[in-house]
This record gives sequence, structure tokens and C-alpha cells, in this order.
Amino acid sequence: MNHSVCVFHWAQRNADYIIPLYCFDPRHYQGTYHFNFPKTGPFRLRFLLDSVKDLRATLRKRGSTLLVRQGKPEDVVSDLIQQLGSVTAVAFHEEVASEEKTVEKKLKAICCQNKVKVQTFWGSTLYHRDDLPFSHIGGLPDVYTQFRKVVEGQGRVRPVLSTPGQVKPLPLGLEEGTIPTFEGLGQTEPVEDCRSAFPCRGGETEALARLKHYFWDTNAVAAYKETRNGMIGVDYSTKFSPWLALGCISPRYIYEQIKKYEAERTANQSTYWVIFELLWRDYFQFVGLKYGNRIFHMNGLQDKHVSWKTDMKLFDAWKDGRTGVPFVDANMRELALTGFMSNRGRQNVASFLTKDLGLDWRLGAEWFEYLLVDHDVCSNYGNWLYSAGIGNDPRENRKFNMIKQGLDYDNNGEYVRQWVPELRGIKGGDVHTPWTLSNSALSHAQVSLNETYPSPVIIAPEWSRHVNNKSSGPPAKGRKGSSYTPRQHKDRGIDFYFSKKSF
Ligand SMILES: Cc1cc2nc3c(=O)[nH]c(=O)nc-3n(C[C@H](O)[C@H](O)[C@H](O)COP(=O)(O)OP(=O)(O)OC[C@H]3O[C@@H](n4cnc5c(N)ncnc54)[C@H](O)[C@@H]3O)c2cc1C
Repeated sequence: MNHSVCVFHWAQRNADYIIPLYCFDPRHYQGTYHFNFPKTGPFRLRFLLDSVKDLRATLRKRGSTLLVRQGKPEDVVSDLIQQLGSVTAVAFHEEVASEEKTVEKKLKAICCQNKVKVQTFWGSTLYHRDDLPFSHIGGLPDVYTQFRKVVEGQGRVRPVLSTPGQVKPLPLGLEEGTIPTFEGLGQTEPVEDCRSAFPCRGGETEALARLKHYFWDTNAVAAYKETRNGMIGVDYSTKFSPWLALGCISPRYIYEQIKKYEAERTANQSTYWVIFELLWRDYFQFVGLKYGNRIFHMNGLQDKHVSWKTDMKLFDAWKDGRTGVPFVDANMRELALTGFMSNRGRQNVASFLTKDLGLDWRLGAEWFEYLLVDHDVCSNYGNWLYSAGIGNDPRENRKFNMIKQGLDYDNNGEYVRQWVPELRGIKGGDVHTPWTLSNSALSHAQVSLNETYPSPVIIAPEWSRHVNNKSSGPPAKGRKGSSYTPRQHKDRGIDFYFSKKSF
């Protein structure tokens, strides 16, 4: 029911009866394309089940309900057309990537056979595809900054749609259908982890509550730019991504709320920066539209040949958080135990996999596809291509230095100790480089390399520059409190920041 669901508005205006439908498609519970990891992991499934329940509850309150079926949408829709005898139109929101496009084609074919009209809509991005200031999608710049500047200068965000108080009824005689359980889908419900940075549940109700909390109750949004590189806790960033990925909240609604917040409270670099990040999300959707299946190709958008390795022992060390590089291991364990990882963490583990280990980037992308609660095909593959140096990064050979990053963003080692408990005895930033500690320091911390914790699978030469620089200095970047509002930026509007060159 989110505020960009044009499909509902169109149906409300044009139909006597509406059948809202969600299909649990068995293809979503098979293996990933190359490496056959489970396609939908436990955290995303829980989020999805909650979201479907919430949508059904919302629709019931408005005189309708959500039909739920287990089956391929093309088969389910075909059965419904047969059962009802007369259906005027099938309407849905368009997707970008090939598996979803294949389903759309099959749906269209079924409708065509049955002489049922098909009505499709575009609705997942902040800027509408048809409003982009490029003559066609092929004109989309390959560099984000160029895209952003053109769109910010010439684009316009469409206003949100109001949600209908009453939804047109369903025709009589249709079974509502049971929402499946974990067991029914052959999965096990995940255990809650109290350390999770994303302890939230699925559904529009939760999404709106999160926005209210982050914007209106805590003003955390006014410090977003300072806290967004944090790694511990719920409020260092918006955490909107899982709801956005599933369509529980609309980016246009978030945009509208930012504008309202800026008018009523404060407009600063932080409030602008949330829009800046939402534009990254748009950008990757449009890159997906422009490049089609090339976003999945080993050689990426640049068709650049890299001799990627598929050493599964190295990959297992990465995915299990046992590389011996604590900053990487902490992030990978957080992902496995909660389905979430900060943006800072994602950039680092992706750089480590592709640049330090030289492993096929698609191993990482498919592992993320399996586990991430916010998996979004364009954002995931677009970011992996970028990290692997074969996507939209204009800089050649960008590589993160794991030790420098660990010390910059987890200066005191608190994050590493949170997720790698066997290193808890090592104090301060030393926890980032256990292999450099003396035997007595290690034994004092009750760490035995290769027994309680592995030696690093690789040591990059550039790390040595940072080994002796560990300090107990100022707090790590991105860890300022959530109520922090930069005083000098108070009351300054977006235009002020657009005119600055420092972005
Ligand atoms: C290797 C890798 C894989 C990723 N996979 C995904 C994915 O599957 N799904 C996903 O939504 N994001 C993905 N991201 C982007 C980013 O890490 C997450 O969107 C972000 O961490 C989600 O947390 P948040 O909602 O608190 O983000 P915030 O920092 O609060 O940002 C606000 C919103 O902006 C968007 N956004 C922010 N950064 C990016 C980005 N780099 N690319 C695209 N959108 C962005 C998201 O919708 C996010 O919710 C990936 C990044 C990397 C480096």
C-alpha cells in the first residue's frame, strides 16, 4: 500500500472488483544462478512473511484482503482467470532484472491467450524512469556524479499518492489462502541476536514507525552524515533499505518527509545526504535498465578481463568469518547472524574478496543475495561490480586497506570484539592485528593463533604502514551520537550545499 503504488490507484479508478495477490514463487527458494547458494535466506524470509501479514492486515482494515498463493505467478494468474471466468485486466509494477522480466513475459503471454488486458507501472525509484532528463536510457551517464548533477538540476520527483481509505472489494467466492510458514517453505526460523543493527520487522507499518523514529522522534536524520559510517547500533543510518527493497515504503514518501523535516526543523548536509544516497539506489536501478544482463557478467559493464579465482577454501574462510583479518571476520559474522551489514562493512568485505583474495566477485554477490535482509538485485550487483572495479567506479584500482579502515571506523576495536568474541581479551585497536602481537600479549589475552583464531589468509603489504599507528585517540569516524546537529548548518537549505564544491 506504499505511497507510490500506482497500481492500486489505477485499479481503484478503473475496476469494480480488485484482487490484491502475492505469490510465493518456488523459484525464489531454489539455488542462486552460478553457485547454488539458497536464494532466499532466513532473515529475508522472515521479513517477507511479516510484510505479507502486515499488508493483509492493512487491506482487511480497508474492506479488502490479500490473496496469497504458493506457485508461479503465471500459473496462479492463469488459474484465477479460469476460476473467475471473466477478468478485465492484470496490473503489476515492472521490474528490472532478467529473472523478473521473464516472469513478466510469461504473465503477459497468459493474459494475451485469455484476452485479458495487461497494465504495468513503474514505481520503485525516487525519480520516475520516464522523467529522467536523458533522451533514452542509453544516455544514462556511467559515472554517478554526472547522473546526480543532471537529475538534481533538471529532474523532478513526483508527489506521493494518497492511500485509499477503502479498497474496492474482491469478487465473492475466492479463497484468501494461507500465508506459508518457515517449515512449509523448507526453512528454519532464525534466532534473534540482541547485537543486531537491524532488529526490525517487515511491513509498511514498521517502515513508517522507523521513519517516524529516525526523523521526528529522535532527529537522528539531522546527524546522518556524521553517523552513517558507524557500525554498531540501530541509529547510525536510516535502515530503510529492507523496506525499500520489498516495496513496503516508497522513496518518494521518504523524500517528502525529508522536505517536511527541512521546512519544520532543520535542513543541513545530513538531511540532503539521505537524498544523495537514495539517488545511488535510483542510479543502480537505471544502470540495470541500461545494461540488462551485463550486470551479472563476469567481466562486468566494462567488459574487462580479470583472472578471478574460485578457490572455495578461501571463499569459505571469507563467508564463515574465519580469514584471520578481524575487521572482515566481524562483518561476515554479523551478516551470517543477523542478515545485515553496514555500508562501511559491505565495501570492505567486497574489496577484500575481490582485491585481496582475487576471488570471483559473483561468489560474493550471490552470498549477499542469499543472506541480506535488504537484497535488491540492482543495488547488490551494481555495488559488487563497483567494488570489483568493473562497474561504475571512475577510479582505477581502488582497493581498501583493511587495517586502515578498521582503525578509522572501529578505532578502539569495539565492533570487532562484539562479533569476534575469541578476541575479546585484546584491548583497543590491537584487536585489528592479532598476528603482530607478541606471544606474551597473545597469551595474556587468551588468544592462540591458529588454535583459537586463525592467522590471516593473506597479509597485504600496505597494511604494515598502519600496524604501529593504533591509538586510543578520538572516537572512530561515524560514531557521533544520534542527536548531534551540526550547528553551523542549521537553517541552511539544500541549495546552499549544492553550491559547495566539497562533496
Ligand atoms: C557490496 C555491496 C552490496 C550491497 N547490496 C545492497 C543490496 O542488496 N540492497 C541494498 O539496498 N543496498 C545494498 N548496498 C548498499 C548499501 O550498503 C545499503 O543500501 C545500506 O547499507 C543500507 O543501510 P541503510 O538503509 O541504513 O542505508 P542509509 O545509509 O541510511 O542510506 C539510505 C538509503 O539509500 C540507499 N543507499 C545507500 N547507499 C547505497 C548504495 N551504495 N547503493 C544503493 N543504494 C544505497 C538505500 O536504499 C538506503 O536505505 C550494497 C553495498 C555494497 C558495498
